[in-house]
Amino acid sequence: MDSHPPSDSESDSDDETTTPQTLAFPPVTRQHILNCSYHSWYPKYKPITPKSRLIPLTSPFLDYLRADSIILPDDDVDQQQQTEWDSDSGIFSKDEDEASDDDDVDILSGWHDLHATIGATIAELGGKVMPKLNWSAPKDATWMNANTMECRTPNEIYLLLKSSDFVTHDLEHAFDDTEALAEQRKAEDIPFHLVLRKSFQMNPSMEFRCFVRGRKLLALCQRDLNHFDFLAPMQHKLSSLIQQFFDVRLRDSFEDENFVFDCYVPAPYTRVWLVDVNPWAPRTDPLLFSWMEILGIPEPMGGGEDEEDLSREEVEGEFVRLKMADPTKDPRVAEALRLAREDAAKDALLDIASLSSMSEDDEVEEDFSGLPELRLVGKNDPEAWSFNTPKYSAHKLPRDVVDASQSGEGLREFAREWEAVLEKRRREDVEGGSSGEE
Ligand SMILES: Nc1ncnc2c1ncn2[C@@H]1O[C@H](COP(=O)(O)OP(=O)(O)OP(=O)(O)O)[C@@H](O)[C@H]1O
Ligand SMILES: [Mg+2]
Repeated sequence: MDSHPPSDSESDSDDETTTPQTLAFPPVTRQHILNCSYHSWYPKYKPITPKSRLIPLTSPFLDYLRADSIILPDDDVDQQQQTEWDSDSGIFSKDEDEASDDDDVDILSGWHDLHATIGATIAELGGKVMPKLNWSAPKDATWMNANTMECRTPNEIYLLLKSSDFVTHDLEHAFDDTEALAEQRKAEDIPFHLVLRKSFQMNPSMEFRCFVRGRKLLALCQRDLNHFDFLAPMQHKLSSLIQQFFDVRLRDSFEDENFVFDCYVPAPYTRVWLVDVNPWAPRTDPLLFSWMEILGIPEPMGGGEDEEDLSREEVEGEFVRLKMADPTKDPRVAEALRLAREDAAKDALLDIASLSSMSEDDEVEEDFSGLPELRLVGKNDPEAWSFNTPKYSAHKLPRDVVDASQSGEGLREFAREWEAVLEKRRREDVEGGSSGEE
């Protein structure tokens, strides 16, 4: 779930001096929020979702996640790292007393089995996973983990989850802003799950957020806020592909009429994966749109029976085939893709400029009328100026802590260091508060 602070576009919409209207959302129900939880939709959409595992969470683990302190359980690997690293005189040096304090406490009390299951699941998924809770991934806490959400050990997962405000939102505020009565908003009834997704190299330019109202795909946009030259010539083909995917896979089967889904189009751009489902609510970031704009989009035409039957014929195996010409059949595109693939390091920034030479004839042959708008980041859009800078600047931290997080010196030591910073801040807050200073 998007638990970020309101996006700029939302704040703009709230500003009554510039935008006099109010956001006309239908009431957000508790059930809608639950329907968007990974554990609710994943079983149904498993064949079209990247490989994931759901681990039900127990109260002792949830208590651990909710606790302020960031103490990580000991494990053999970390113990080894600690021993190796203690021989240096780095910033994580700790004295004997400190060590024995931590080691006396059984952090895993009540969730030894869960810890083991998490470790085994990481191994089952190939050793690298992307974690999230029911709605949110810890995207705001990646500085804790060498700037990635990819985790190889349970401790890396705990550190990310415990450091993320987005995850805290799942734990404490999932039903905020719903029409549920106060007593129905309690988190106790939520079947919390840890979602572990097998990590794979995703090309950020091919991730899209799609807005569905009244079971119609209204509009879609890039998820990554960088400009990619090669997307514009593919724009219609992509929205047609995603429209077909939606018609066949989601339109009639998702519980609610209104929702926002995220999808991924892997090369060679003939199929679509479902990545996430988000609530039709202000808490979901509309990215390149504003909610005001989306709520104002008129009902699109189409979506009749014939169209549905046609689309269903296109289902092949576990994904939807592109009905139109495969862009990779164009030798120039194929060559660009081959070159791009040769250098895996370039994957995330595929500069397949020759895609822009995709034949104009394709555009003429195919009828793209009636497709929803796929909005892209333009070359000169302000969004594109933040190329490669951290997105969640609110979470910027002292330099030494960030360096420590990336040093690979051992997570438990890093957690201790971070704990010390938090403690210092708490003390300063108390002192500042008692002296009446800001
Ligand atoms: N299996 C995977 N392998 C690699 N990266 C992944 C995988 N699944 C998701 N990601 C990356 O993680 C990002 C965040 O995932 P996800 O959309 O589930 O988080 P979220 O918290 O729901 O985000 P939002 O708040 O925008 O809805 C995705 O945009 C994608 O870049
Ligand atoms: Mg989401």
